[in-house]
Amino acid sequence: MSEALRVGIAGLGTVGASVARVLTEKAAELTRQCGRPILVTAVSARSKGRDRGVDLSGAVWFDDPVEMARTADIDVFIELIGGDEGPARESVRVALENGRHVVTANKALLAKHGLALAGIAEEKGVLLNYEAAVAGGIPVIKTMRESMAGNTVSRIFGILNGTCNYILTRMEAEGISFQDCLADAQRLGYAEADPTFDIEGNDTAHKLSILTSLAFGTEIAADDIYLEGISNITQADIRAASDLGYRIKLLGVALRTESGIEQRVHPTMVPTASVIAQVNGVTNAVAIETDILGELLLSGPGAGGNATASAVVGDIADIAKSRPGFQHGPVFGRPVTELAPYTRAKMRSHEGGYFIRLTVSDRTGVFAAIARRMADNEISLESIVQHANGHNSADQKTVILVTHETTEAAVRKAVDGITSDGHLVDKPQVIRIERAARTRL
Ligand SMILES: NC(=O)C1=CN([C@@H]2O[C@H](COP(=O)(O)OP(=O)(O)OC[C@H]3O[C@@H](n4cnc5c(N)ncnc54)[C@H](O)[C@@H]3O)[C@@H](O)[C@H]2O)C=CC1
Ligand SMILES: N[C@@H](CC=O)C(=O)O
Ligand code: NA
Repeated sequence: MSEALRVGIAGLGTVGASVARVLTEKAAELTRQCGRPILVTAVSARSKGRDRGVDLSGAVWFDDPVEMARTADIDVFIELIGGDEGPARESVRVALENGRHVVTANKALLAKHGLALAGIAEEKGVLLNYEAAVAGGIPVIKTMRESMAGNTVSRIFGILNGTCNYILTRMEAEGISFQDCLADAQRLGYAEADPTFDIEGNDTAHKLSILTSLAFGTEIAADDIYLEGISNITQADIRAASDLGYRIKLLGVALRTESGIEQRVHPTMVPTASVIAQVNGVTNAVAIETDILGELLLSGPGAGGNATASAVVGDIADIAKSRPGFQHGPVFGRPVTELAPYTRAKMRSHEGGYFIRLTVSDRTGVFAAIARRMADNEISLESIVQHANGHNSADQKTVILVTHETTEAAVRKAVDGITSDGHLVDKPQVIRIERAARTRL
């Protein structure tokens, strides 16, 4: 039997404690699979005394994860603290600089500093594994990095945030309020430490930026993502979507266009009968379209302790199975120096269908004025409905428009025009539609 692989876990919260439990409970099975034991020899967290349902008394305790990364007797540093700066960033950097392999679930860190950290890992000849960082337990990183060589990706999209999908699913199925659903997602360990990262779409954007780099061989460009979260989605939107044969999902989408790569994160209406609409609760899904493989859909648990620990432990086991002298593959599928600069496609050129919900004064001529603004911008309408049961008070009405394929620029101009006409009594709601023809899955 070879020497044990010594690991140090920094962060013992939802994910870290689950990883420690799995490594302990599945020790015998992992030893058989890897040909050597995996031992937790060091740990670091904020609170030493907390009961985490696992005996960690054999591991050396560090108050400071950076100190652990620098001095602990470990082969692998496992970063499960979170955050794109502070101790997470510094401890990962120090671990790599000191020639230790790193496993992390931290997509915020990779989205911001992934290229620099990958550069250190590649220079030092160590692994930086991050399967848990995108779509939790779904093995999407390995699939893209190892099993799809030679494929040219045209589009990748998916449901990448368990918290948002859980909220939208329960709001629709049970009519529960946004805030109550979010509180449950936090209680279940799905949400980020700061849940605004979930509900405002940042977490999906972090994950999408990593997938985009793997898909198109480009540098990570998280700041270039068009971003809208779900915090302004109401029961009225969900009901209107349902009446029209759609379901609202927070999608991350990246595709190659003539002008560059389009990356966007926003609530999206997808046909109720489409496969992506059936992905409910904390489940995530990633759809990849390529020239050789065709269409691939991966779906599974996207957040929570066990689902995430499954991916982290898989990454650790890969390191345990690797042998000295084994040439480690590049972190983002090709060497950092070979990643192409990212060129951003203009969001205003985006083409698609749109759902527009307007709350207007109940006056003669408003309906006609709205229709005229649409026509002026050459937007062809699939439907325009004045909702009898949608009015907020006697002098207000709800008008719902569904467009045929048009451009983002045209819709923004039309909505700006309607706003300046002075008929709106509330902020207009605009939700993009991915129709069956554009969502073949
Ligand atoms: N919860 C989930 O479902 C998933 C989480 N992730 C990622 O995994 C990471 C950890 O997430 P959670 O376990 O949910 O977070 P958490 O908030 O439950 O745990 C964070 C841990 O880090 C420790 N910590 C914070 N600051 C520290 C410091 N200065 N020194 C030492 N320890 C410190 C805390 O004591 C705690 O044990 C984050 O990067 C998150 O984005 C990724 C996929 C899924
Ligand atoms: N907060 C994230 C956790 C996993 O990445 C989510 O809800 O998906
Ligand atoms: Na994953």
